[in-house]
Amino acid sequence: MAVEYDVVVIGGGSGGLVIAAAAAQLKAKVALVERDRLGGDCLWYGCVPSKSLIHASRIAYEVKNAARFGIYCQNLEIDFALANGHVQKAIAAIQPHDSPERFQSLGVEVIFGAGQFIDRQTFEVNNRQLKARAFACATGSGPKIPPIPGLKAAGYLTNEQVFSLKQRPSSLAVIGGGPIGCELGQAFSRLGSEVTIIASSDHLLPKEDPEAALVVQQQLESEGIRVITATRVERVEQIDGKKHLWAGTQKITVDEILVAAGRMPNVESLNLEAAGVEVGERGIRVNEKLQTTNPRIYACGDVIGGYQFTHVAGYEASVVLKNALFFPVTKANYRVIPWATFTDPELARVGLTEKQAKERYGDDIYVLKQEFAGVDRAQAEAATKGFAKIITRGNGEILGAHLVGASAGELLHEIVLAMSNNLKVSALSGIIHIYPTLAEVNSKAALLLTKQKYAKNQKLQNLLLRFFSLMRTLA
Ligand SMILES: Cc1cc2nc3c(=O)[nH]c(=O)nc-3n(C[C@H](O)[C@H](O)[C@H](O)COP(=O)(O)OP(=O)(O)OC[C@H]3O[C@@H](n4cnc5c(N)ncnc54)[C@H](O)[C@@H]3O)c2cc1C
Ligand SMILES: NC(=O)c1ccc[n+]([C@@H]2O[C@H](COP(=O)([O-])OP(=O)(O)OC[C@H]3O[C@@H](n4cnc5c(N)ncnc54)[C@H](O)[C@@H]3O)[C@@H](O)[C@H]2O)c1
Repeated sequence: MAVEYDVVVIGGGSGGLVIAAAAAQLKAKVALVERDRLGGDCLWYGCVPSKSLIHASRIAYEVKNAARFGIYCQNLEIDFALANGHVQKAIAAIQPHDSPERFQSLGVEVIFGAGQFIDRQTFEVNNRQLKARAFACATGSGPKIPPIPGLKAAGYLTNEQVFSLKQRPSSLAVIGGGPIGCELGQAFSRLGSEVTIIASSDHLLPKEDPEAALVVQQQLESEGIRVITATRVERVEQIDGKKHLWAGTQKITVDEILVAAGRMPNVESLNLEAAGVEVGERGIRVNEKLQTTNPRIYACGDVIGGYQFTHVAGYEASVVLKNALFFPVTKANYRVIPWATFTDPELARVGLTEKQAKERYGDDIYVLKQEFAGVDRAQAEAATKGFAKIITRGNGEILGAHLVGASAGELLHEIVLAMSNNLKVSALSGIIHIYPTLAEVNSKAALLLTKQKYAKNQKLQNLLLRFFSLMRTLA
């Protein structure tokens, strides 16, 4: 039976928009179904607003701490509404790229409405039945709300409300010490809120290299943020307009609570059962080709519960695009996935941690660690906190890298390029880096493999000793 569409995309966020735009430009017949606004979490409640608020808060911090450079700013005043105004301006500037008009002009049929599957090949929305050669589910995720007694009654914010606040909360408790908790906790603290972060893990940012995460944690604490780790909030109560949180032996009293305790896949209203699509604990189950348990239906982005980043949703969308429109032969390759947490200092990572590398390669690993303090540009900018840690095998193969420090998210990319192209770590030390730049942290770290190997190689050292002594006698 002939169908109307080549692909019906469900969800117009980071993943879905890539599929819809590219498929239409390839001349496929595409419908894009969105229940809310095009742009997804990243534009409205995620990357864009958080990075904009972080920028405003960083300026507040720099101004407040400028005295160390002999620059004095008395009576620092922060207009929270204006700082948040910058957030809204950034969203407004980016939004046209994700607008329905742009997608319609590309040839995408944009349908607003929350639909559902009614059988294995039909998606129903606004009383229309859409049949397609393939479907792509890119419905993203929403905040996971832990079942803490009293939390719902007391009220709380998530990433979906926090960027619309008109007034700064004087005090804020953040439940969760992952990237959202750390990025927003630091931003609100720098904009003048008294912040407490309560994390169930032993240290903040538990998915990161522990030593790198500690640098971020120490910075947050040094700025006056109260960090409570290895603790869960057990109960919340609202009394006289204040919210009280009981966590372990502590009682925390605040004006507002921000829940940043992980994500839940948006699958509830799709009636996936009718389409034969299975959902696991983390999200929609997919194979390496990103096909669900119904091979006509693909899924990508946060809803599959893998690496929950905009750039990964975009990458997965490109895999779905090829498989859904042409022949399903392309497999997603997660060997080199970078990401960064945009705290100050930033923490960026690609590849394996030291622990994972040891588990996989035993003693054949080298840890090349270069402090930012040893980089002249970092000294010039008083940005000496942090380090670059590159993990390699003895043959120079790069297994992973963890950068914590100024602009770490930018600096990681040359290592990402090297890893993606199977270049050895010597490729990083072998190219000339501009002096003085922060990027020298990478070349200096890379050079440590040669230095460490040389330090271990007594035979070579003795040989060179004899060689130079001979050369001096012959001169
Ligand atoms: C506070 C915060 C900060 C972040 N910062 C970063 C960052 O700096 N860098 C980074 O890489 N990632 C960041 N992320 C993660 C990033 O936002 C997500 O990984 C990314 O948006 C996932 O893209 P997606 O396409 O899977 O989902 P989304 O972009 O969220 O798109 C899903 C779309 O589907 C729609 N939808 C849902 N259900 C239905 C339905 N039933 N029918 C129709 N439409 C539906 C939604 O309305 C939405 O438009 C951040 C996330 C948060 C919460
Ligand atoms: N810069 C970025 O790229 C960026 C920024 C923000 C978010 N994100 C994405 O969004 C995802 C979600 O971020 P997140 O910070 O919500 O989730 P997360 O899952 O990474 O971290 C949540 C943390 O909350 C803790 N937690 C859970 N329940 C708790 C409780 N009851 N009490 C105390 N702590 C509790 C967990 O131990 C966990 O460490 C991230 O994993 C990431 O993929 C990316």
